[in-house]
Amino acid sequence: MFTNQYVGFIGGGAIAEALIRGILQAGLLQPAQILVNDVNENRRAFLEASYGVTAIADSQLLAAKADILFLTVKPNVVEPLLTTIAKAILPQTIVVSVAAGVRLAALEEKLPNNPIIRVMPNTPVAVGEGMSVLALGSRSCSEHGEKAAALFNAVGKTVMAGEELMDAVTGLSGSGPGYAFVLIDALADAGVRVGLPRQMSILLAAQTLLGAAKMVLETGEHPAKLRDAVTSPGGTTIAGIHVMEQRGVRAALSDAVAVACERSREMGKRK
Ligand SMILES: NC(=O)C1=CN([C@@H]2O[C@H](COP(=O)(O)OP(=O)(O)OC[C@H]3O[C@@H](n4cnc5c(N)ncnc54)[C@H](O)[C@@H]3O)[C@@H](O)[C@H]2O)C=CC1
Ligand SMILES: O=C(O)[C@@H]1CCC=N1
Repeated sequence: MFTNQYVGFIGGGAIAEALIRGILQAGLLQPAQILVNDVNENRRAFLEASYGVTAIADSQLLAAKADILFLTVKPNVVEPLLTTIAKAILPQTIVVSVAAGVRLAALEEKLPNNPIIRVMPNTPVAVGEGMSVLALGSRSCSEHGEKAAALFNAVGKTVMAGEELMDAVTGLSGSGPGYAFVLIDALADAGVRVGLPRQMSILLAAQTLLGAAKMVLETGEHPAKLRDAVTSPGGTTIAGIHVMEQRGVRAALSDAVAVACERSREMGKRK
C-alpha cells in the first residue's frame, strides 16, 4: 500500500517521534520513506540520527514531496503553516492533522484541494499500543481513510468517528497517557511508602495497570464485573476501593477528562 510512497511530518516533536518510532518498529515503512521537517535544527538532526529518516529544512519542499503529509505542529502553528505550504503541496497528497482542537473546516479552507483527515492519536503509538480516532474530511473518500487507518492500525487500535466526538476523544485517549503515568507514579510511590524498593514498585504498578487493561479488552467484560472478582468479601481490595471512593478518585478522573475536552473545544474556537 505504501510502496514508493513518502510520508512527511511537519513538526518533529513528541507525537511525530512516537509515530515514527511505532511505524518503523511495525515495519510498515522504510526509514528512507519518512521525511521530517522541524524549525528546530537540533530536532531535525536528532530524528535523522536516531531513526535514519530524512530531515528537510524547508517545509514547502517537504510538502511537495510527501504522498501523505502529517501536520504534527502545535495547534496554533497549523494555520500559518498551511498558508506557507498551500502552493507547494500536490492536490492528491493526503493531509493528516493530529492537532488538538483544529477543525476540519479550518484545514479545508486553507488547503482547498487536498483530502484531509483529522486524527487524535496518543503517545503509546511509539510501542504499538496507541489509540487513534480518525475523522474524515469532506474531500476524503474511503480509500484515503483506509490508507490513513493502515498507518495508525500498525501502531495500535483505530476507530473511525464523526468530528463532533474529537474533543471528547482528546480529553480521554489523547491526553489519557498523561493521566495513566500520574496513576502509575502515584501507585509506585504508594508501594515505596509500604516498603517496596522503587524499581520493583514501578514494575508492579505498570504491569498491574497493563494486565487490568488487557483483561478488559480481551474478555469484553464490564470493568465493574472484573473489579468484583478482585474484591473478596471483607478483604483487602474492598478496603482500598472504599478509600478511593471516599477521596473522590472517580470524580477527579471525570473532571480531568471533562476539563481537557473543554480545553480542546476552546482551542478549536481560537482564530
Ligand atoms: N503529545 C501528544 O501526546 C499528542 C499531541 N497531539 C498534537 O500533536 C501536535 C504536536 O504536539 P507535540 O508533539 O506534543 O508538541 P511538541 O512541542 O513536542 O512538537 C512540536 C514541534 O513542532 C516544531 N515546530 C514549531 N513550529 C514549527 C513550524 N512552523 N514548522 C515546523 N516545525 C515547527 C517544534 O520545534 C516542535 O519540535 C499538537 O497539535 C498536539 O495537539 C495529538 C495527540 C497526542
Ligand atoms: O496536551 C495536548 O494538548 C496534546 C493533545 C492530546 C495530548 N497532548
